[in-house]
Amino acid sequence: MAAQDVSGDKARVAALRAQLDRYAHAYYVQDAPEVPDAEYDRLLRELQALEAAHPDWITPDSPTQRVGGAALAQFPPVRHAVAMLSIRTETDTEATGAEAFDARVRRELALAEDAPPVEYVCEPKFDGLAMSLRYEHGLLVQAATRGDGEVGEDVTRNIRTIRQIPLRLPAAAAIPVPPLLEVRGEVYMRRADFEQLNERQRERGDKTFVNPRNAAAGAVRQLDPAIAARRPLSFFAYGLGEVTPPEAGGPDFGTHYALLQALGSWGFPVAPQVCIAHGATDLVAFHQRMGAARDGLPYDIDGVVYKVNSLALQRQLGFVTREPRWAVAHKYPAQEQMTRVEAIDVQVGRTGKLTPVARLAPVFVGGVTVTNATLHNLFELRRKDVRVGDTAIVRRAGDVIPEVVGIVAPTLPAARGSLPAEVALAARGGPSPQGALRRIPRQPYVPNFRMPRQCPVCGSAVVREHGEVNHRCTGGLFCAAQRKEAILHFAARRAMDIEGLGEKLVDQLVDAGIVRTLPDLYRLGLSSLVALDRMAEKSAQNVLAALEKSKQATLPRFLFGLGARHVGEATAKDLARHFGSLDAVMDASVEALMEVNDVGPIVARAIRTFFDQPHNREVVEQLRACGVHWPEGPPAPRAVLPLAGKTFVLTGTLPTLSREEAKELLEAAGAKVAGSVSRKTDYVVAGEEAGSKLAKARELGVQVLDEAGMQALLVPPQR
Ligand SMILES: NC(=O)c1ccc[n+]([C@@H]2O[C@H](COP(=O)([O-])OP(=O)(O)OC[C@H]3O[C@@H](n4cnc5c(N)ncnc54)[C@H](O)[C@@H]3O)[C@@H](O)[C@H]2O)c1
Ligand SMILES: [Zn+2]
Repeated sequence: MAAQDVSGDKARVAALRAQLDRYAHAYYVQDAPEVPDAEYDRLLRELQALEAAHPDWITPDSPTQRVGGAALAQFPPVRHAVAMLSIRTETDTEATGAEAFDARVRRELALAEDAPPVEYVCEPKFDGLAMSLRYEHGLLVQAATRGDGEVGEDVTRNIRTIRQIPLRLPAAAAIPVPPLLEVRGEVYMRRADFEQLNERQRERGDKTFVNPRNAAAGAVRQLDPAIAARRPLSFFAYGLGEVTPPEAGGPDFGTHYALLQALGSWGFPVAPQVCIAHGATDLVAFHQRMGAARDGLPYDIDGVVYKVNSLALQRQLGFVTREPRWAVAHKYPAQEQMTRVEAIDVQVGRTGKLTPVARLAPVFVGGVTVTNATLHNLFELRRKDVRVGDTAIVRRAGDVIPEVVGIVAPTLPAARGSLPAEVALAARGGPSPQGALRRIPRQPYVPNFRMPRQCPVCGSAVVREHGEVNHRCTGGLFCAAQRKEAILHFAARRAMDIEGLGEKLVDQLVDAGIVRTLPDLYRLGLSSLVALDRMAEKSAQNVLAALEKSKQATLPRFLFGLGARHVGEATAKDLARHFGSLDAVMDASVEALMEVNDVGPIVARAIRTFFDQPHNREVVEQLRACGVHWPEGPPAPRAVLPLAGKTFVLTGTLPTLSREEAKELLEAAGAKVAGSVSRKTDYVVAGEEAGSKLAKARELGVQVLDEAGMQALLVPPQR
């Protein structure tokens, strides 16, 4: 080997170790991975290969020799009586992974060629974090994380909040519970719970979690058990730690399978997929079966685990540094990968929500090739600081649409001889001491993405309501993206009640381009309906009859059917009663709308915006032209508010009411409350320590009231 190569390799080993240490710290200690597992595994394999070529370079602190990460000082340390190890990983997706393992086991057990197949137990490999639960005389006394395998963290208080973990084991079980029992298993978060948690975080504008494993690890290491309790966690048991030995009256299981069954009988959840396999062929079949089931499972698995079933054979096989020889994890394609963000577009959903979507360089993730991933909303995009040209981490798990969960922060130095990183380093003042990794500081956020003001599909105005994170298209009646939803809503039983116009028919009509907007429904002819797939003449006639019948509508049903945001059945009724006619509703100002029962500023503005869209109004006109009609009436008589048209100014401290309460009372009585006194002011309400406003009122001759005087005015005039 040339001297140069050796020194280059040595430098690469050092660089890899530094990088892996940093990633492991972020992953195990901070519960905030910087890169996808696939990337970590790739670098680890590179290091393993280099160390295999130069065994004398291996140090005990190399990432290849260690398990997990350091324990956090915030939790009391727990020394494991039986170390918590890792599992050797096979990444081959073909049969080779299982065959290599089986061959190794047979070789190490020195089995003859014609010896019968080895018996294994197959289990899913849950993607959560390992937990050791210690029971003394049937009571849970301690729960500990794996930590570095030797010393973990005492997280008992948090683990007690997990409902699936028994706090007390049955006293009279068929297999008696040994006086000392350590159960090992995986704490994880179900996908639905994870999605819900992230949805909640998103709505609040809080940081979301990268994946369920991460959310679970974060919850377990919460310092506040109350917060941990709100993060729904689950548990699967898969093994034992320290146990009362058979000599001292403890159980003698014989096989791993029997052990799992005992755990199940004591009340621990055990994976329902667990099964016994004979030889490599069975292992391959299990791998395939679980692979096919993977997307449909309610939780993430990143592979399967094969374990030699006989505990005597397990003892014979023993351990290498960080993993047992009798078990192997056989992985599936990763659910997170890195790829480049080529562009950021906007998609309009069925209900009008605008979603920023990252267009990606094609990447194989979660078993499929992904080219688009959601960024959810503008605020999440900004929080994750995703920009065109970035390397993004994309996650695709189960049926959930692929999403960008974060970006990979640029680090230095990237790889041996990678010029751009070195150039960047030089530009910032040369390499850091010891060649340690440093982050390239990002330019402050320059919004290179903006939400469009007009819907990219229909051109209607885009709005975001106060307190909302989502932007929406307001052209609900016209927008092609919202067509199906608009028609279904219009036809719904509580709206126009058009029987027979269900999801399937709407799909057909819209997909064939026969119906684009609501009025097209009333232009349908028998021939176009009958031409549709699986549409008999009789049912076509029924649909036409239902459409004809729906023309005789009521104003509340029609208003509700238009599907303006926030206009539910009750609001539609209130609007109809208050205004009497559709035109009066369509032309009402925000203020006028707010006079309607239960209509606040957000609802009023949404209605106003909806009818401000020329396309929406056109659709309404066309519907009327098609013969849709309803009885109209005069507007309801306005309730006489005692202070309608009067302007008040509040000053000083009132004896019983706060400023805010007084304002509310006055407004409810129809008054306006202004901030400063002018000639237009009708009354000034003055309390203790009233200052310049009171003086101004006196100067202008405005009537001044105390709180009692104001209260008297709130009572409606007697008739
Ligand atoms: N993204 C990153 O930056 C980063 C950093 C470090 C590690 N990692 C990832 O962590 C993993 C390696 O960590 P590891 O050493 O914890 O190994 P591992 O998670 O791959 O395997 C060992 C663990 O598997 C779990 N397990 C799940 N189901 C099991 C079952 N049925 N039987 C027994 N054990 C079961 C246990 O918790 C056990 O501790 C890799 O996937 C790696 O990519 C990622
Ligand atoms: Zn639109």
